Amino acid sequence: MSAMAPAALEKLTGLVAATFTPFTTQGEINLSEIGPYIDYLTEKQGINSIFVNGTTGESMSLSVTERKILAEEWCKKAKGKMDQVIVHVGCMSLKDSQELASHAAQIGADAIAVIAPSFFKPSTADVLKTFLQEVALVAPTLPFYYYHIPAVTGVNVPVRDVLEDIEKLIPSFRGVKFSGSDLMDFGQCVSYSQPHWSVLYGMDEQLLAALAMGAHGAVGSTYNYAGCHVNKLILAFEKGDLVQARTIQFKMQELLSYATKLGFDLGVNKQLMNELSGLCLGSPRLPVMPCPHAQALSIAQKYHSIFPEQ
Ligand SMILES: CC(=O)N[C@@H]([C@@H](O)[C@H](O)[C@H](O)CO)[C@@H](O)CC(=O)C(=O)O
Repeated sequence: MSAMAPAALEKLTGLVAATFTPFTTQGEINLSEIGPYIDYLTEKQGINSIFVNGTTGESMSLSVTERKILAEEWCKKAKGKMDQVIVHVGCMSLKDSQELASHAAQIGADAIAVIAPSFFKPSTADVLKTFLQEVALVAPTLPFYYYHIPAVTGVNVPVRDVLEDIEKLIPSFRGVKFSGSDLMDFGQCVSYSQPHWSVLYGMDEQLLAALAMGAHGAVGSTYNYAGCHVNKLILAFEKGDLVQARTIQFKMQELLSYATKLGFDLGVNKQLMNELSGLCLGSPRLPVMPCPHAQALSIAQKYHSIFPEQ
């Protein structure tokens, strides 16, 4: 390994919560909720790693300055409490992504992740890899993850093609956050992955299928409030208790299908988190609309009926 290689962190495994960004009632970022949020995740949900400023964190609706302030606060408050803080630094502009990547290195983030730019979309795996490389180059000591979420970005380059020889371009490459439904592509990523990579799954409703395919862990929004249950799903899977693992996965599916029928989007998800956690994370920022209280309450009631034990 070169002198610039990332420090040997524990391989990222298990559940990672994709955090919501706390806002005040005036719509400004609210740093005072970050400490209690981290305590809630570790103490009530058994979550020890977080993915900040991602989709759930409304990164694309935040300014670069806000993203830096948030990333710094997440890292500061997670110190000594969380295993890893992965800061998503992807932007439409390469320059902004580079600025955030180099900032993440300065503030002691454990890793960075980059989504494909989606206004001007990379047309091939090679173009996408070049974009990712240019970002990774400014933070060569940080483990680097590619963040694939085709339903949001519209960039559907097979991830397996992105992985081909990627360490020649990005020596700090450490894995993928795969938030897509194509389990064949996902399986091929796992099959090609190197022992020091983490291939993480990001569609919470079908995690069990991804575990069967060899997922090393998962990143998702629902682990903010259902991590304690999904941790049991993973444990059951690891023990070979597929009946128990399926029971929990089916409960998560029942919850999400109920929520979807009521119109589940990021605004609803955030309000559900407020209801279930007691934290004050506020409403989302436009263009995501706030959720009517009754809607989130109904989903929270469904959650409690599905998971009466908590
Ligand atoms: C489109 C979307 O928001 N997907 C979520 C899922 O956790 C999703 O909320 C869940 O599977 C329910 O549909 C994550 O993949 C997003 C994520 O990890 C992130 O916020 O970066």
